[in-house]
Amino acid sequence: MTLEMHAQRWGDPAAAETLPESTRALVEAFVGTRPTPSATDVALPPNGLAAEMLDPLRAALGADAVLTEDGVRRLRTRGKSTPDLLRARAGDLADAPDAVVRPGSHDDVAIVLQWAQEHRVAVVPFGGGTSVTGGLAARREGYAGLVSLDLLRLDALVAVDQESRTAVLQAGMRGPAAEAALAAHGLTLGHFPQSFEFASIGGFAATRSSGQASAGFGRFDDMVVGLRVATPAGDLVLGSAPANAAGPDLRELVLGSEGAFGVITEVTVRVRPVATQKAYEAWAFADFDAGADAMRRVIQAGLRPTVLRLSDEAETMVNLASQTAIGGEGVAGCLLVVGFEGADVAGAREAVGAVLAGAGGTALGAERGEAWVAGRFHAPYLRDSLLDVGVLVETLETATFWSRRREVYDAVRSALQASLGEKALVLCHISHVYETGCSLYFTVAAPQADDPLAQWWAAKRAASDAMIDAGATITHHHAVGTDHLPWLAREIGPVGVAMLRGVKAAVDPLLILNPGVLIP
Ligand SMILES: Cc1cc2nc3c(=O)[nH]c(=O)nc-3n(C[C@H](O)[C@H](O)[C@H](O)COP(=O)(O)OP(=O)(O)OC[C@H]3O[C@@H](n4cnc5c(N)ncnc54)[C@H](O)[C@@H]3O)c2cc1C
Repeated sequence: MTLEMHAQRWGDPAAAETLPESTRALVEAFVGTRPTPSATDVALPPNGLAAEMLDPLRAALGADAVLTEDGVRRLRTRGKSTPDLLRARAGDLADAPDAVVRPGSHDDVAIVLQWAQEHRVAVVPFGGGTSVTGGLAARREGYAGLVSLDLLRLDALVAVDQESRTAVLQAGMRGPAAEAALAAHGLTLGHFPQSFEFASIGGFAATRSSGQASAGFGRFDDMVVGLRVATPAGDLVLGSAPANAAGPDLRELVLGSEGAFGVITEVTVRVRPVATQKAYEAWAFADFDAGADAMRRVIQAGLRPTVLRLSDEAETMVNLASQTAIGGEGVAGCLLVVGFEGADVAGAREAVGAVLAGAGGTALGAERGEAWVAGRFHAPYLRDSLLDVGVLVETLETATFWSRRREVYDAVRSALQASLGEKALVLCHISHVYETGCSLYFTVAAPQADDPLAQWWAAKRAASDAMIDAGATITHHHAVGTDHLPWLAREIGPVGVAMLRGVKAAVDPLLILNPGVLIP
């Protein structure tokens, strides 16, 4: 059975924790704390869809596949951004779907889309529910109702082609289930975003996700070979060859389409043999510029360590302070974690190490690299513990070219600090690198104001304006959702907007899919 996340927090409800004492002391020193409990026993808005309207769906999919119980609707309300959590904690469930529909096949999905067109019902595809950009909070005005199209029953490994190194995965498979099924064939996908434990294969494709091992394995969109999609206008099956010149690559229109163009039901992915060797290590650099320059040199030398993750001075300070080794080893500056997986880890370490040392890095050994691996899925639980004590924590991200990295970093950092005030901690890391540039991923922690939502939106607006003004992207891997929509038109221009609207009109003429998400 699929593990359900806590309705008001991240992750496994059994793993919810209070703020660890060591972290509490640190937070007291920098930000301050005060109890901010969540609302309990919150009633949902009534289901607005008449029972007769759902009868045809029950008849076609089975009664178990159409659910209107409050408990299920609550778990399909919005995603897991900090604003989503703040609303859930405050008892605001206004975006709850009227019903949750669980198709068991591609054909079931097609039936739901036809039904939704006939009855003018908005449909929100739901993968793992880990969206951080409001991608699951579609607009419902103008519709007879809104259903969450929950893909959790589409959870099978459909086929493996060992010779071509591809596998076909159903869209609702969560990260761990997909890795376990592939491991039984000696294979791995190698996509490990921080949301890995709950996010789904279809969600990765629909948002163009990028995982922690992107330096070596690439982004999720790089791994996609083929797609099966149910659209309101009919089926779309793409990817009949590893590459082709048959016009523009329509797979690119589906990747990142956030449920607005169709429902992805199967994804064919590139896979690779499970690594026989793994090693993680850390390096220190004098400052963020020196560390970023070293990463650039590694990647431009054609080297591909599996993980490359550089924290700026502030994030390095917080990471080290939260471990037992506070200042113990005299590490100043910035911490770089490097991971290697494959058949010749020793050779890769030597080659990458030579570049890092040549760029002024100091090798720190394995301990901190391994500590990062051990704790890499833990931070989202800590966010909840911090929200419990009145600390606003949220992340945002962008990407730019190497030559503009410093300018974009300074602009976004200053915008966040100015908006959130002097007591706010603004941290940054680089963990996705390309020959031409990199992403910048910011985390903020600030004392919660009386209206933390308004406080965050003001900071988010300032940071987003700074990104676009500096010529960077509004998102490197979190996607557009509803939250980034105001900036998308500035990034892609009026012709880009017209192209998106044209595709939408072709595949979803009655605009039932995810209204208000992605399309300006
Ligand atoms: C704590 C945390 C850490 C995160 N870390 C990362 C990270 O390291 N890297 C990263 O890239 N992202 C990260 N994210 C963001 C999020 O996990 C990704 O966007 C992920 O790809 C979403 O997958 P999902 O299955 O949860 O999709 P959902 O949240 O269910 O949906 C996301 C969007 O895609 C649509 N959608 C979902 N499934 C389908 C489908 N089958 N067909 C069509 N549309 C669909 C939805 O309607 C929605 O608009 C993180 C989020 C959280 C909360």
